[in-house]
This record gives sequence, C-alpha cells and structure tokens, in this order.
Amino acid sequence: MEPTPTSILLCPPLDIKKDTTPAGAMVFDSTLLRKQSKIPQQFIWPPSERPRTLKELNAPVVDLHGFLRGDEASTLRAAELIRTACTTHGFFQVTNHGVDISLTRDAFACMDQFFTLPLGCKLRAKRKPGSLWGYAGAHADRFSSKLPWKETLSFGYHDAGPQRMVVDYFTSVLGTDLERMGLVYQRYCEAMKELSLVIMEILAISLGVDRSFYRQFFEDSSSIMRCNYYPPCQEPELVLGTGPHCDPTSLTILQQDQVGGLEVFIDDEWRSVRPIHDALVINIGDTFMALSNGRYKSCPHRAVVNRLRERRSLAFFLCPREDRVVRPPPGNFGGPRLYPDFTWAEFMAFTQSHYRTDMRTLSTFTHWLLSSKTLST
Ligand SMILES: C=C1C[C@]23C[C@@]1(O)CC[C@H]2[C@]1(C)CCC[C@@](C)(C(=O)O)[C@H]1[C@@H]3C(=O)O
Ligand SMILES: O=C(O)CCC(=O)C(=O)O
Ligand SMILES: [Fe+2]
Repeated sequence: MEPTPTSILLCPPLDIKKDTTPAGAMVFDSTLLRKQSKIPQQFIWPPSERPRTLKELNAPVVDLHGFLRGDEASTLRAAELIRTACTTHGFFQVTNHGVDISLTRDAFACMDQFFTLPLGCKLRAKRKPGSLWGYAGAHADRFSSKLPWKETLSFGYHDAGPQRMVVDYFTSVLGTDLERMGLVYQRYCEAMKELSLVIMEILAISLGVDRSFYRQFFEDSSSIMRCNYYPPCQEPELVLGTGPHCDPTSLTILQQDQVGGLEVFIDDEWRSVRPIHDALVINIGDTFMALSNGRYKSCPHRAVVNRLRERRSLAFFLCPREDRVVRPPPGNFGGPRLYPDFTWAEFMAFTQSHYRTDMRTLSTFTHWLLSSKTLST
C-alpha cells in the first residue's frame, strides 16, 4: 500500500468553503495562481515601484567571534562597523554569531514542510483579524491592491511566557503532528532572542551608552517570529514579494536562503543585499530609531521574487514588552527629542488597525499619536 503523503497524514483536509474569509476577499493559492498565464491585477504594482536592475548595498559583515570571547579590539572594531552602517542605512550582516547551523537547517526544513501543506491545512492557522499571529496568504484578507506575492506564518515569542509557548501554539492550532515543528521554532526563537541581546550590547557600546542599557530594556521582550515563503512568479517584474516598508519593530534578525531578493532603499535607489552563507542580516527598526533619538536609521526595504525558485526568509522581530515606554537614554542624547514617548503596544496597534506599514510608518504614527493626545486633553 502506497505510504500516505505526509501532508494528508498531518492534517485531514479542511473544507475551505467554511473558511471565514470575507466574501469577495481572495484566497492566495499559489499552486493555482502559478498556473495562470496572467497574474491577478491585485498583485501588480505601479510601474514606479516595480523591481529593476540594481547595485549591491555595502552592508558590512561583522564577525562576532572576538566580541563573544570578550576581546576588546574585536569589540571596538565591531562597534565601529555597526555605527557606520546604522547611521546610514541601518543594515549589517553578522557571522560567527553562535546560532547552531543545524537549527537553521531545521527551521528552513520546517518552513518547507508547512508551506507545502494543502491550503486547507494552512488555513487551520489562518491569521485572525487584529492578530499578528497565524497563516496569511498575500494579506489578501487585509488589503485589496499591491498584494505581496508571499505566504507568511507568524507567531509570538515571549521569554517571560511559558517555556513551551511556541510549541503550544503549533500543537493547539495545527495539531500534535506538528509538535516537532513547534519545538524547532521554540529553540530557534530562543537562539534569536539570545543573539538579539548580544546585538543590543554592541549597539549600546557603539552609541556610547552603558553596554547594559538596551539589553535591560529588552530582557523581558515580546517578540514576533515570521516565516516568509515567496513562491516563484510567472511575471516577477510586475510584483513584489514584500512591499516597501520600514520594520516598525526594534531589531530584525533575518535569515535568508541563498536565492536573494532583499533590497534596501538608500540614496534614492534600491540596492540588493547579497546572501552570505551562514550570515544573518540585521536591521534597525523604527522603534530602535526612536530609542536612539534618530541617530540610527530604520531604512525602507522590500523583497522581490523570481520566475524559477521559491525564496524563503525567517524574520525574528525583537520588540520590547508592550507596556515599556520607548524613549532614548537620559540626557541630551543626540540633541532635541525627535519622537514622543510611546509604547510598543500603541505602535503595534497602529500598524494593525489604522495604517498599512510602509516607508513612513513611524512619522505617520507619531503625528497620529500627538494629534490624538492633543484632541484628548
Ligand atoms: C508590527 C508589525 C507589522 C508587520 C509585522 C510586524 O510584527 C513587524 C513587521 C511588519 C511587516 C512584516 C513589514 C512588512 C509589511 C507587513 C504588512 C507584512 O508584510 O506583513 C508588515 C506586518 C504587518 O502586519 O503590518
Ligand atoms: O524576506 C525578506 O528578505 C524581507 C522580509 C521583510 O522585510 C519583513 O518580513 O519585514
Ligand atoms: Fe522588513
């Protein structure tokens, strides 16, 4: 008897006609879309925003080996490279970061296992309105144009939470068959959190503040893990895998595969971030730009797709505990305050209810926040 393919074993088909997607909203089924000669209008971006040939971004590669051993010269070198990158475009890559390569391999393998499940199984984890967690196809349930050509699976990681928070999410939403996937991502999030605190220490050193300042701010963080799966596209020159945006979060640790497609907008042009084996891409988010009073830049970036190969990326978004007040270190840190105090809960809610994350999210948010506070006085 033929062995049953894993996907059917893992999840008896769900009758997606019972799916709660609002009437008229499209369901992103990449297996069907790929077979169509023309892609739906909702995925086509304006000509001015479409991919074009480009140069590479000069994102420094920072070897963390010396810093992790406490070597002073390596620490100063790492801080200097990071300061140069973060005062311009906010992107750098790290090597010898201490994340086990077998864990990375498992995390990518779990992505392949999840995103190749039948759509009905994936929809079991369908993102609920207002939640950041769950499965989403092209955000087709949120937006009606300029849809990203991607599927995503997102879930939360709070180290103050239960030790099995990620595992419990997978088993409760997708079933005990995917417990191993939950365990892999639990360990992956733990490794990403540990690395993000190391980066926070170097960022503090590079900004000339006490090396524990930002580390303490994020000790009890409430972070978000996101798996991005970009199917091949028959018209890649018309679409975007992820639209232009600045990450609203504090720090992003991006594990990209070797396909390439990440681009950063700097000096009025898009520059590609070449994949480097075993390196992790780190970028400053809006919240850290506010924590540094604008000294470090949260830069617009996007992801493009290609005709032949799917592309995968694992994005770990470090976020402070929701109620922590985001403000720069005390004293005249980088001149007059550029941003008002805010909490991550306020900013996150803004991205989910009032505004589509884009290249101006932080400035739009701070204007909205100040005007809503003025109105309420
Ligand atoms: C606060 C957030 C908004 C997004 C998820 C996140 O937790 C951090 C990154 C943001 C996002 C991934 C940046 C690209 C555009 C976006 C719309 C997406 O592709 O999902 C963003 C997320 C969002 O839900 O707005
Ligand atoms: O997939 C990528 O390379 C970038 C994804 C990204 O920017 C995001 O998820 O915020
Ligand atoms: Fe991003």
